This record gives sequence, structure tokens and C-alpha cells, in this order.
Amino acid sequence: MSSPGAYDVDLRSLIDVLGTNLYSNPGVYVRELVQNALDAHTVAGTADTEIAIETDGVEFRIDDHGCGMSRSVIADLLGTIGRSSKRDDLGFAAEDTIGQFGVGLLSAFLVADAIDVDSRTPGGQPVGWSGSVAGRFTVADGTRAEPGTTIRLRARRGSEKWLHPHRVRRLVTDYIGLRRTPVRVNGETITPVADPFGADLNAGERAARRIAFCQDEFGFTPLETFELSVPQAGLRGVAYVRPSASDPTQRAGHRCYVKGLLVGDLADLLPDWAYFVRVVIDAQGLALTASREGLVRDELFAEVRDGLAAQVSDWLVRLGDHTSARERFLAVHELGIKSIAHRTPELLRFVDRHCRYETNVGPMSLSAFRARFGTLRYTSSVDDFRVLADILTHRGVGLINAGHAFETAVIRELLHANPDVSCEPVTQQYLLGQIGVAGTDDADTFAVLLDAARRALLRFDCRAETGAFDPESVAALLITDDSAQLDRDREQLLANVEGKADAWLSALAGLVTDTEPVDGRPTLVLNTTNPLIQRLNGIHDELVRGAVLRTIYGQAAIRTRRPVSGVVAAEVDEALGILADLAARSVDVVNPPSPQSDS
Ligand SMILES: Nc1ncnc2c1ncn2[C@@H]1O[C@H](COP(=O)(O)OP(=O)(O)OP(=O)(O)O)[C@@H](O)[C@H]1O
Repeated sequence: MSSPGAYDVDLRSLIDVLGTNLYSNPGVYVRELVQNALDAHTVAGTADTEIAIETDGVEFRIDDHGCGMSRSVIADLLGTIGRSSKRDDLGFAAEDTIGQFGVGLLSAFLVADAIDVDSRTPGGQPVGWSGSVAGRFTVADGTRAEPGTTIRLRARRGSEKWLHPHRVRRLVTDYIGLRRTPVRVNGETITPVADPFGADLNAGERAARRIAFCQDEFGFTPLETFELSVPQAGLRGVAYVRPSASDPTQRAGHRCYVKGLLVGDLADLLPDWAYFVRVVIDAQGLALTASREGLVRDELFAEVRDGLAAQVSDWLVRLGDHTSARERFLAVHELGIKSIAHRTPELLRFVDRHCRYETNVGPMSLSAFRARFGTLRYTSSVDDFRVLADILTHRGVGLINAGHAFETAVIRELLHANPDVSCEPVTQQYLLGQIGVAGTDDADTFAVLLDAARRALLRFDCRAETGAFDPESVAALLITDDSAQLDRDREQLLANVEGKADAWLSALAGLVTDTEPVDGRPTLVLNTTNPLIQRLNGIHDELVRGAVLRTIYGQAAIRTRRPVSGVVAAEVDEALGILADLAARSVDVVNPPSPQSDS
């Protein structure tokens, strides 16, 4: 026959487990003792009465004026691991107190071998309780004169630093957060953080308090603030819009308090697209983990996360209607917002309506551009835009520069979200197709010049074409092909590798051989409507024509706004030198030196 038994607990091993697996550091004992004292004040209705801590690095003592413990409950509560007075008959945590697991006091064994308690309930007798890490405790008469509890610890050898006044003061400061119960450490009252919620304040004071909180705790002055609330979690909060651009992939923690006490900075309180705000919340209803250093990721937490995300998103939508606030926001976050436009439909809509793109008719939003031109005609490269912009302006065609980070992705996302949006990616090759090469008449007329141009441009590894396009003031366009340039760079890279290429380079080699060979050389298109080109067609001196053509090439290269290479600059200098010599010679011919002035 089997007989019933009861678990024996090896307290030292349990403390080891708590110390290594539950709590992040032994300093948590301060938090647990302060939290017990605050809970006792809440129960007794003495929230405004002081809690006092005295410590000299060896002896630590905390005095509260809370509800105290009677003789009958002290052995039961403190002598039973996992027993707590802060749960109801059904095991639910009480609403206004913090503790619930019945293990917090044990954390004092992380720094001390014994815990001495002296407690008294209102109208009751003082009772003493002493527990040792060896797992034994005694109950005796206490000495406390007033209701409340005193707990004393003596530092275990090696743990003195955790009882050092400076460290204790810092731990208390961090932890008491927004609670208004005064806590003194060695006679000095610890100042709680500026409460950003302050229900008893008028609107002006509350706004000042919020800003002060952000400056003190987050270290910046916010661009904007707005309120947050999730009633089902008893949550109030404030969102602070960051005043400077930050990396959307960097997740900063959001300050989280539960019942006014600090839990910590949690990165996952908001989705990462909400990178432009940092929030502080205080929630009554969110469940704390047993270590009280984090929140339980339960259904309510998920509701809070969704609720907060929706409120940040709503704020952004409302911002759309407030021009000056929106401009202030975009001046800082425009690029970041574009980079995350695909994350939610609201963000995409905001970016579509309010974020500006460079276009050939001035900066404007994509939706304004659509309203004006119908089709989102865009370049994915800044170089393409620079070459194409003026030409298309003269043809009354709108062009968007989507060559900056993430801009093309936004346009693709718009198309994805609404297939009716009309989009057209444009490259310089498109322009070549649009302006076409010269008609047959022109081709004949300019054949000799074109031939000369091909020879003159050989040294620039550049092709030559003729074409007629507006504006006629532009003598030539240098059309480059970025993808071909990339291929050339890649080939060059591989050619420079000595020995066996590593896996990455071999993969690149595969790419090169798989790619159709392209003539990726730039093309100089001579504008047959341009007066200079027409005049040049009538000049047959090879030297002069070559020099002018190379100068035209240099001018077209500058127009692309790419860096002009040293070789090109030297060639253009030389060509200008030739033209200057010729000009000087013709001056000499027209005005030969007078024999008199020579003498
Ligand atoms: N300063 C105090 N005043 C009055 N009662 C106290 C005090 N400290 C502890 N107690 C009592 O002892 C019990 C056990 O405390 P302990 O800190 O171990 O657990 P808890 O606070 O209930 O829960 P948790 O483990 O979540 O902190 C408490 O529930 C409370 O009833």
C-alpha cells in the first residue's frame, strides 16, 4: 500500500535556480522588498506614507507603514514557498497589488544568509520571523511599536556591493518609477521620474511634465507627443515622435511601467515600422513575469500591441491633414517613412499622398503626379533622371526621380496594392528609342559628321548616333547604360583576381557568363536640330571637327552630372587648346603684324 508524502525543498538549490534562471542580477532583492512594502501600503491605504531604507553596505533594513502580518499568517505566508496573500480564492492576482507568486521575498537570499522580519498589524501584537537559507525559520515575539513591517538583512560575504548605499539608491530610483509613495534611502528622499500622465494636472502642466519625462528618460525633446490608451488593459501612454532621423531597423525600447513600477524597456511593444516614435506606458492589467523584469506575452499583450500600433497609424493618418505638423515630421522622417511604406496600407497611402519625389516639374507627391500626368513615369537611377529630365520636360512628359533609396519600391508597392495605377519605368535607352536616330534624309546629311564623331570618340570608348530632339539648344546627349556598366565592373573585378576565385566571386563569374553580351558603351547622340551640330556638319577640317566633337562630348558628360574622369578632362583640355591655337592663327591671318611695330 502506498502512503502519501510531501515535497521537501532544498532552499539553497532553489535560490540557485532563481538566481541563475529567474532574476537578471542579485540587485532584484531591493525591488522585491520595495514592492512588498508598496503592496502593504496599498492594502493599508497608506500610499502617501514613507518607506525608509537604511544601508551601510553590510546591514540593510527596510521599514514600511503597511498592513503588517499577524502571528497566524506570518509563518504560513513566509514559511510556505509560493504562498501569497495577493491572490483571490480562485487564484487570480489582486488588481491593485503587484506581487502574486509568493516567491519574491526569497530573492533576499541572493545576497544574505538570513532574513529577519519584525511585523505588526493595526491593533495586533508585534511578531518576529527569522528565516535562513538553510531552509529553517523561527517565529517569536517582535519589537515593532507601530503597524508595519521591518525587514533586516546582513550581506553574505562577497555580496556587500549589492547593499552599497549608492547601488541601493540607484535600484530604488529606477524601480519606483511613477509611484507617489515617498521612499528614503539613508535619509535622502528618492525623486520619482516626472510622471507623464499626471491626471491631477492641468493641460499645460501635463504637457510640460510629458516633455520633461522624454528629456530625462529618453534623452531627446520630442517633435510631437500624442496620447495612447488601451482601456481593456487599464493602459495609458504617451508616444513621443523622434526629433531626428533614426535607422528604421534599429529598435529602441519602449518604457513600460505596470501599476507605476518599472518593468523595463521593451522593443516589441510596437511593431518595428513604428520606429519614429518611442512610447511610455503604464498598465494596470498587463501580467508580469515572475521575475517582474518582463511582461507575459498573453492575449492581452497582443491586444495592447495591436491597439498601440493602430493608434500610431491613426495619428499618422490625421497628421496628413495638418500641414505644418506634417511638414515638420517629413523634414525629419520622409526617407524613413518611404522605406517602410510597404508595411501597412495606411503607411503606403500616407507616403503616396504626402511624401515628395523629385520630378522634372518640381517636387511633388506621387498622387499629385498621377493627377497631373496619369502615368507614374519614373527612373530607378538618379543618373537616368538627370539625363532624361530636361528632354522630357520639353516634350511635356512628366518624369519622377525614384533613384533614391526605397523610392522605386514604393512605386512597385502602389502598383501591387492597386493594379489600376499606371506605371512606366524609364531608362536612358527609352529616350534613345523615343528620339530615334535621324531619319533617312538626316542620316545622309550627317553621315560624314557621324563617321568623324565615331573616330573622334573612339578614345572615350563611346558610340555615336545622330538624332533630332528638343531642346535644340542641347548639342548632344550622353546616354549611359547602368546595367552594362555594372557588368563591366564585375568583369573587371574578376579579371583582377589572382589565383582561384572564392565562392562568391565564382558565383559572380557565373552571372557574367550567363548574361547576354551587351554593348554597354555610352552613346553620344548628336542633336541634328542644334545650330552648332549643323555648322559642324559644314566643317571638313578633320583636326577642327575632332576637337569640337570632343569638346561637345565633354559638355555632354558634364550634363550627366557624373564625375568626369581625368582622361576625359585632359582630352577636352587638349581639344580646347587646339581650338585656341586655330583661333589665334586666324587672328594672325586677319591682322598680320605690321612691319613698323616690329622694328
Ligand atoms: N512588507 C510586507 N508587509 C506585509 N506583508 C508582507 C510584506 N512582505 C511580504 N509580505 C507577505 O508575504 C507574502 C509573500 O511575499 P513574497 O514577496 O514572497 O510574495 P508576493 O509578494 O506575494 O509575490 P511575488 O513572488 O510575486 O512577489 C506576501 O504575499 C505578503 O502577504
